Amino acid sequence: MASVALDAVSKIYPNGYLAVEHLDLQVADGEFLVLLGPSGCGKSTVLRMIAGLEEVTRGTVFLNGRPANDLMPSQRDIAMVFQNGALYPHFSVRENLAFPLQIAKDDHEAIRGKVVELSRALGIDQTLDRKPATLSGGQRQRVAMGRAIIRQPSVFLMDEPLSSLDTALRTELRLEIGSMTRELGITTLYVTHDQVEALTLADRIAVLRDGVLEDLGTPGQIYDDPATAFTAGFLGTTQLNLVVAQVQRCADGVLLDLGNQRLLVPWADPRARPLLGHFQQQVMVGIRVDDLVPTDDPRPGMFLDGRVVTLEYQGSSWTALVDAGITTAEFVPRPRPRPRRRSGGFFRRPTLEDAAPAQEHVGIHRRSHLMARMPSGMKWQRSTPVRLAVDPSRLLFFGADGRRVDPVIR
Ligand SMILES: Nc1ncnc2c1ncn2[C@@H]1O[C@H](COP(=O)(O)OP(=O)(O)OP(=O)(O)O)[C@@H](O)[C@H]1O
Repeated sequence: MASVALDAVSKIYPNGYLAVEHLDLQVADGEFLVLLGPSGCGKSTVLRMIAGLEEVTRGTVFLNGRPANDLMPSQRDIAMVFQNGALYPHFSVRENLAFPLQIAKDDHEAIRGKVVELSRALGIDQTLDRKPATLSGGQRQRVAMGRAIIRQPSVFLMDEPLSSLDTALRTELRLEIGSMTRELGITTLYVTHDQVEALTLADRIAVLRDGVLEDLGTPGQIYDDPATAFTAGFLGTTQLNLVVAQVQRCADGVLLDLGNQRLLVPWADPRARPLLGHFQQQVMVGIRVDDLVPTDDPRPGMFLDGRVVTLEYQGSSWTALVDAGITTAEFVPRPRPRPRRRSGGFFRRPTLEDAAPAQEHVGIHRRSHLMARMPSGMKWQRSTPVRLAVDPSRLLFFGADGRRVDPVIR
């Protein structure tokens, strides 16, 4: 068994920066969990605390059910691969791969056998006698991964291992990482800010934002049923339209009043009742770009009218910015704690109480444009009036705090 658990883990760096806040996370034996989030959200900090490279300020890291905060990195049976997997430059590939086993004082013949077997699995068996400087970036990263897993660690931590590679190599190595870790059944935590890597590799994805766990679920749950507006926006290949609406009601269902236009969520939609809990309040409505396409449908409440402002050719379709005269929503980041000074002028060791209270997603409003998908076969021009179909069952509804108004099932 090789499980990892974080119980209310926080990290405050000595300068007072709260990088991770009260994080609860359980990674099951053999699971592949991806930590996903924008740059600076604390992903690497989480990984480094699990590896024992960074002290835990508060809370407990458990490895195989045992508290591990006080264990040295070497006592944790964990292997880690970084963005630029560092190799010993004066060692050959063979010596680099063999090194962890030599340290563990494995039998000489067994080491030879394992090195050859693993190098074949990683497609680097032709490079065994070369020095790292003569390898391509992809080959070097394969050697780094091989060196990390040759000891068969119980936990494998990967920190953006593909980010320095070109697109073709990333795809190739991503597929190999997926099949290799699953074949070996190694519990893996993988850090990335690339949603494609997260969706393709993960058993489950943990979305981090400003050091706080924003969402946790399978790739399908995170993509189709995001718990927050931030997750919905981060996971879309194109920007998510977020519009501000006031909740009203009529005989047919809940009316979403966008100012100059209205959308209808019929009573038959299970989200109509939870929406009504926000009666006469503002909610944010998430509309994916691919769900906003031209239509002739005249049914009221099922479309938005606007005018094309800008067009971008995408090959199979156009992406258009459409001015529908409605208000879109954006988020401002949470306020971050500042380092504080003591009267003596030294930094004092900060505590969680020093951190400013986390302010939930604050919506700021601006008048802006909707992004829509237009079929490439038609002639679109700037200023063309356009009617965009809106399927209410495809809409996502978020309260002012950015959380879904309807229950999210995980
Ligand atoms: N030693 C440190 N002292 C102070 N602040 C730090 C330290 N290390 C990291 N930070 C800050 O903590 C925050 C989280 O950093 P971390 O490296 O964990 O983020 P990340 O999500 O992995 O980002 P990236 O994807 O850019 O690597 C960042 O704002 C970073 O500047």
